[in-house]
Amino acid sequence: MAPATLFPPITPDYLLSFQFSSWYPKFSHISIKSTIIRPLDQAFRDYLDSDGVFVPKGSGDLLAESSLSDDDDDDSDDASVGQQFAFPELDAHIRKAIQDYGAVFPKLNFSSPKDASWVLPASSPLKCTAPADVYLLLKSSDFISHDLSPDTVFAGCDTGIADSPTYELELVLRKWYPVDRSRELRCFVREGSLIGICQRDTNYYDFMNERQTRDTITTTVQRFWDENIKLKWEGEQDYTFDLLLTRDLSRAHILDFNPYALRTDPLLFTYEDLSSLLATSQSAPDLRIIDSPTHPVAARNAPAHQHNMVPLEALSLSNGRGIDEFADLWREEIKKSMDDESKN
Ligand SMILES: Nc1ncnc2c1ncn2[C@@H]1O[C@H](COP(=O)(O)OP(=O)(O)OP(=O)(O)O)[C@@H](O)[C@H]1O
Repeated sequence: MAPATLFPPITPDYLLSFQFSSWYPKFSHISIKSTIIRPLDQAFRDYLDSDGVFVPKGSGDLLAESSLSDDDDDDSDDASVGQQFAFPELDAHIRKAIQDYGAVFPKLNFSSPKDASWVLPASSPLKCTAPADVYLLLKSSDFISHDLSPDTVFAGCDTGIADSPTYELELVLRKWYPVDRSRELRCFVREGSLIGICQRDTNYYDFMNERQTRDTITTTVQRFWDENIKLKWEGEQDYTFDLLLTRDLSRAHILDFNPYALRTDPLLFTYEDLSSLLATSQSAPDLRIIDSPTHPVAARNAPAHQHNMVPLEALSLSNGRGIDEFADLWREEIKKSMDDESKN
């Protein structure tokens, strides 16, 4: 048999099979409860595309703790203000999801604003309890800009994107959980075989390095994939998926699917490693765990995304402050600009 190429052919249809609304309906029973809002108005895209970080009128309090109420907001006359955005319908959808789930974790078709997790308190990353929190995260994130246009979504496709399928932006609101990152895994499937599993977080965890834990993880993931994913995944047989294991490591929930493509971080593997694993066709998937606190990846990445990705625009405000103090200031600045606008 000819050796597999590093990547399968990447086409627009292939990429679209990984957008949230493509896979979630089939796997919702073994994933996190989520609401998909689609279609979205062009104005919402314009808002995300617009410069600066501000929240739409009427979207409520940042972290539900500022003194600015929706009523105060609505009293203002926006005619004199330059570009104003207000999404009362979308706000209502978001409030409903927050009511149903307690709090939400936002995403677009593919990407979450995880690079902006610093704007909300570190104790509950990406936890939104008001529409304004959702908007603030999306506006403070660089990662989500990938999802805004078909040009970036389909960039790097092997086939031309001239006749690519319609791409429609979606907002996904997932029930927020205090996810224990030590139990998150990324798994790799190539040509219909589960070939690799690795820790998703890049910190060292003692318990993950016990022999028995490692065996349990491999067995659980293999069984979970066999029983719940292998025959149900209808797209091409090259994909990656992210799992969150239960506390006792005996079961799992699906967090996400991603393309088997350069844009998906292979974390503790390289795509060359994965190709070699496929070529040697082992009976069990290879499991990679950070095996020491001085592992080069653990040392390089601590803490991953959490508190080290601040946009330049925000950096000018930071002036050497601690990140929590700085995030408070950032929210305060945005609130102030909302106050100023409502006075205009
Ligand atoms: N419902 C949730 N509640 C709280 N935290 C979550 C939730 N879903 C995901 N997370 C956390 O956010 C991180 C990023 O989530 P997710 O995989 O959905 O984002 P992504 O942008 O698709 O990431 P990647 O680009 O690495 O695939 C996860 O690793 C997890 O720690």
